[in-house]
Parts: sequence; structure tokens; C-alpha cells
Amino acid sequence: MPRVAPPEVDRAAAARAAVAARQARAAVKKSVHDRTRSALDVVDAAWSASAAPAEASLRVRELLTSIPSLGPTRVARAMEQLGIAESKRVGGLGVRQRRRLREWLERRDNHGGEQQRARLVVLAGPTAVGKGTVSTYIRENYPDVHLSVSATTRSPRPGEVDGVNYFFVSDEQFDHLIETGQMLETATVHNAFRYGTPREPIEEALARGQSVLLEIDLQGARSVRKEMPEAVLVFLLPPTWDELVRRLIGRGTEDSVEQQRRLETAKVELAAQDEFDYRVVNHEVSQAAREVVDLMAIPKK
Ligand SMILES: Nc1nc2c(ncn2[C@@H]2O[C@H](COP(=O)(O)OP(=O)(O)O)[C@@H](O)[C@H]2O)c(=O)[nH]1
Ligand SMILES: Nc1ncnc2c1ncn2[C@@H]1O[C@H](COP(=O)(O)OP(=O)(O)O)[C@@H](O)[C@H]1O
Repeated sequence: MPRVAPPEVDRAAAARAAVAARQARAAVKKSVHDRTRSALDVVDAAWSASAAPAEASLRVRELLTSIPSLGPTRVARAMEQLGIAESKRVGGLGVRQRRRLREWLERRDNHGGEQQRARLVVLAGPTAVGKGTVSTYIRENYPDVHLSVSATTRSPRPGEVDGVNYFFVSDEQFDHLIETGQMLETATVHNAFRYGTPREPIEEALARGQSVLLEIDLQGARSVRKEMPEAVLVFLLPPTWDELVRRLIGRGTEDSVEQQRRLETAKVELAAQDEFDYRVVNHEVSQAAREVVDLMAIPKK
């Protein structure tokens, strides 16, 4: 996307923004909260119509290391997760990079600047409610969340990439993964193929301090709860039953017999929603995604 040249500088606003920039660079006297708010001001100022060179030319790395509690290593890791190159300046951020950076700073701020405890969140819900859509949104917009990649014995659909959407394995390979203790949970879904969650990438992500999202079926959610009681279970709900039916039919990936079968299963699954810690209604994808990500930050009930 071509970058739009910033409109002419408004002097008063530029001066205000410059103050915000100085604050962001100033000594580490202020609280983490204040510093995080200043950093947010700088990000906004660099992007506002009145962008002043002071904010725009500041490197993101410098901006982040100006926040106490964020050392160079943590900053480098955060920038990698946020998809921001090491040398990037605040004024040179793309729209999505800026949004991710803002959200990341906002979330840190909401938790008093402390590195939040990494959480394992399980997202389940009836067929076609939008689990895949919400998870994809989270993968693309919240890069500091680790999305677990499941193994499955089903074949890839057009456009699906091995290692990104799933690890596509044979029945024998799936057996081997189970026998060697590499799976956190497995289930046969829709009476068809086997699916399972590899254990090691999850443990590694949690050890790094990264929260993890599993998008799995109801049986899988129950197994994870047994194995890891500290996991947070989130049930994604459709706004209405009719909307669920519309989404299933609208997706057009199943024939009408399979659709009926899945809707019967959906009724059973909806009846299990009380087993979950939280319910999120998927009215709108970005909102539902945010609600799920926010749950990674609050203590388990
Ligand atoms: N238990 C379990 N279920 C999974 C896992 N991965 C995916 N699933 C579930 O398997 C079901 C089928 O997924 P998929 O083949 O992508 O088809 P779709 O849901 O029809 O798009 C969905 O309900 C997923 O939530 C896993 O690792 N474990
Ligand atoms: N919030 C939403 N509003 C409208 N349509 C949605 C929403 N979330 C998902 N969808 C659509 O509903 C269909 C089913 O979503 P999908 O992510 O495949 O469901 P699941 O993974 O739960 O089976 C898709 O066509 C998707 O584009």
C-alpha cells in the first residue's frame, strides 16, 4: 500500500507530540504505566495528521526499551513476534504493524507492565460457529499468541499448508506420535479423521512466556482440562441458532447430509457449554478474537 504523505504540520499539535516524544525518551523515573502510556502517545503522534519528525524518526526499539521492565532481549523478541524489523522507525510502521504494537502495549499496560502469565486457552464450539475464522484472525493480528498446529490424518484442502494449518500425517505416523507420548490429546472428529495436539510446541511456548491457543473439538477440550487443569476453556457461541445454520450452509464445504449430521452434533455440543470457563459470542470476528485474547490475561476463575 502506498504511504500517504503526512499533511502539513500543525505547530501546536507538533509541539504537544514532541513533548510526548521527550517523555518517552526521558529517564526511568516514571512508573511503567506512565511510560507505556507515553509510548502509546508517541505511536499515535507519529501517525497523526500532525506528525512531527521527533516521533516519526524514533526507532521502535528505542521506544520500547524506554519502558522500564522491557530489556533489550525482551524487546527484540517482542518485535520479532510483532513482525517489526529491528531498524524500523515509528513513522515507518505499516498500518497492521502499528495496530499490533498498540494492542501489545495496551495489553501490557492493562497488566501493570508485568509480563502476564502465559496461559493455555482452549477454543471450542459447535461446527461452523467460526472457530477457524477467529483463530486465523488471532494468528494474523496477535502475533505474540502461539497458535497450536494440530496433527491430522485428513488430507489437506486446497490452499492448506502442511505445518501451518495442520501437520498432515498418515495413520501410521499418527499412531507413532501417540505411542511415543508426543500428543497432549487426540480425538476422532465427526466420525471421520483423527486429530491431535502435539505436546512439545505448547510446552516450549509456555516456557517462553507465550500464551497458547488451541482450536480443538469438545472431546479435546475435555482431555486438555484433565491433563492441564490450569487451561482456560472458552466456548464460542453463535449469535443465534439460525445464524449457525446460515454459516454452515454459507460455508458450502459439506453436502446437505453432512450438514444435517453436523447440526445434530452441534446441538449436543451446545448443551456442553456450561462445562466451559467462559463463553464468547461470535457476533463479529475481530471483537470475538479480542475477547478470547483478553481472557489470556485474567486469572482463571
Ligand atoms: N480434539 C482435537 N480436535 C481438533 C484438533 N484440531 C482440530 N480439531 C477439530 O476438528 C474439527 C474438524 O476440523 P477441520 O478438519 O479443520 O474441519 P472444519 O472444522 O470442518 O473446518 C474441528 O472441530 C476442530 O476444532 C485437535 O488437535 N484435537
Ligand atoms: N462473526 C462472523 N460473522 C459472519 N460469518 C462468520 C463469522 N465468523 C465466521 N463466519 C463464517 O462462518 C463460516 C464458518 O466459519 P468457520 O471458521 O469455518 O467455523 P468452524 O471452524 O467453527 O467450523 C465461514 O464461512 C465463516 O466465514
